[in-house]
Amino acid sequence: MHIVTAKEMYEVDSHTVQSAGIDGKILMENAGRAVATNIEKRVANTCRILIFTGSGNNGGDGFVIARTLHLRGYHVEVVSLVDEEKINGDAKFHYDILKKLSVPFHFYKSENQLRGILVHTEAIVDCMLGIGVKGHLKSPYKEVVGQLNKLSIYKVAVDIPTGIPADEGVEVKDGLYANVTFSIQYPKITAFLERYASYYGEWVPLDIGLIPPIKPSFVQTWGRNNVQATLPKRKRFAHKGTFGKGLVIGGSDEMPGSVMMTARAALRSGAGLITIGTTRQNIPAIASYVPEATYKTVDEMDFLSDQYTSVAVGMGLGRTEKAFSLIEQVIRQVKSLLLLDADALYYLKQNLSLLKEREYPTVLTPHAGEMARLLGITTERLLLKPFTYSKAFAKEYNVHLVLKGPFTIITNPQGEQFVITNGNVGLAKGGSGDVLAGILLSFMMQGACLITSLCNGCWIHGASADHLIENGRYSKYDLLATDLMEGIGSVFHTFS
Ligand SMILES: NC(=O)C1=CN([C@@H]2O[C@H](COP(=O)(O)OP(=O)(O)OC[C@H]3O[C@@H](n4cnc5c(N)ncnc54)[C@H](O)[C@@H]3O)[C@@H](O)[C@H]2O)[C@H](O)CC1
Ligand SMILES: [K+]
Repeated sequence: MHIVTAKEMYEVDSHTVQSAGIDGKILMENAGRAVATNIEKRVANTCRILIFTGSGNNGGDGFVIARTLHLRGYHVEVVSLVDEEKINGDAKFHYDILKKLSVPFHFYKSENQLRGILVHTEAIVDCMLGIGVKGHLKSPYKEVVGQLNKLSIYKVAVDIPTGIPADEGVEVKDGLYANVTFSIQYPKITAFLERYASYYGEWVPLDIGLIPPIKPSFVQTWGRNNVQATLPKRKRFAHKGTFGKGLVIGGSDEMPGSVMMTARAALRSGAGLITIGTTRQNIPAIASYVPEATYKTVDEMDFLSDQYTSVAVGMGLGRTEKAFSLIEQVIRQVKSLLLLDADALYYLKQNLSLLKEREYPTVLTPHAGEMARLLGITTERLLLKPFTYSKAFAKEYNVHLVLKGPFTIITNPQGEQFVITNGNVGLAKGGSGDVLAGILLSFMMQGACLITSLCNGCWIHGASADHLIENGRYSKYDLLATDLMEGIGSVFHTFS
């Protein structure tokens, strides 16, 4: 599914109106009706609904919703935050129709007046502002949003919760906290930012018949259907070599665990052969957890000479001079797909130019803190516009970037972007990144298209955590990274 900025949304709108010739009033009718139909599924027709409208087309959607719900037997009332003369364009067209019906209509005057109107209200619909919002909310929007946020009644936002910008990079203080947001055609970028996602509540895209340009280059979500369509198939006559030969380099005497989890997760997610490159002292401990792997000690000078389909480096490697020189050697010498994680990302900060020298694809898997450090900015700044920073970085350094978080953003060197929305807070624990690195390595070994492999790997990782919790196997408190191995199998099972 596509995700859009305000500019992209207005472009689709004008393409639909100007090139395809569909009148804006029809689009507004479609939007209002689609929202009304979905409100019917959630709010009983015995409920009193108050619809708040503003000066723009978001308000116009509200007039259509009011008419539709009224005609379907709901008790609806409308509160306009602007005077009649400020309502114009397509919104005015629908306002004039609404006026002919017996729907109680109020023009907002004061907090007291609104308190009176709200007395018997059981649900509100927010059509005050949509993607046309600029900067901080002005009066009376700010006051009304503040008053509504204090109420615990059911709140439906149309397109975007009032006050929240469509685009990343904008800092605002006030916004309506909705229970559900019905996004007109496409969800907007801020629904995927940690900072703003909670204002949206649940988000549901509603098709209103917009016609996008031929090949839109929008960000897309990656979900179960995408995985289903692209998951590498296991052919009956395949052998272990069919599924690639992978190398995981990591682990130190102090941190043996990470590399174990990466290797095991890779094998659990379909890798054919995995070799672990680690310190000699680590091998006996790791081998008891991953007996399926083969081992090399990183002190042997020629351990990189074998050909591997894909290599992952960095987990639990440490930040010693010896570890750094090993990482450099790997980045320079590995002639296949290479994934850099954890301590390899730490090393990269001072050595980013090495990435530009690589002739084979490179994947970086930072979390927000690691990415901010690579960019030399604060995490807060990164999280204000993670899509923009990711795209610029991936293009500049010619890498595939997996920016891990509650919304994982995957970007390729051409700037194509996908976002993964599954997973849960149980993953916020040491080791879950190591498991992800293993799943990604495995998919890199098996898949043809790299960005598809990365998207599938991230989705399987999140789905494993969701599966374990939804089925009561673990909770968001006690879930451990090693438990994910069990989840991976269960998720694969749902595709067979
Ligand atoms: N094809 C489509 O995309 C469709 C979208 N629809 C709906 O239309 C809105 C976008 O409409 P637009 O008129 O461009 O913007 P808004 O309704 O969000 O309001 C603009 C309005 O708000 C005032 N304003 C701006 N910033 C502030 C502020 N900080 N405080 C107070 N007031 C502010 C500004 O002066 C303008 O008057 C979209 O979201 C959809 O809901 C169509 O209905 C269907 C087709
Ligand atoms: K709104």
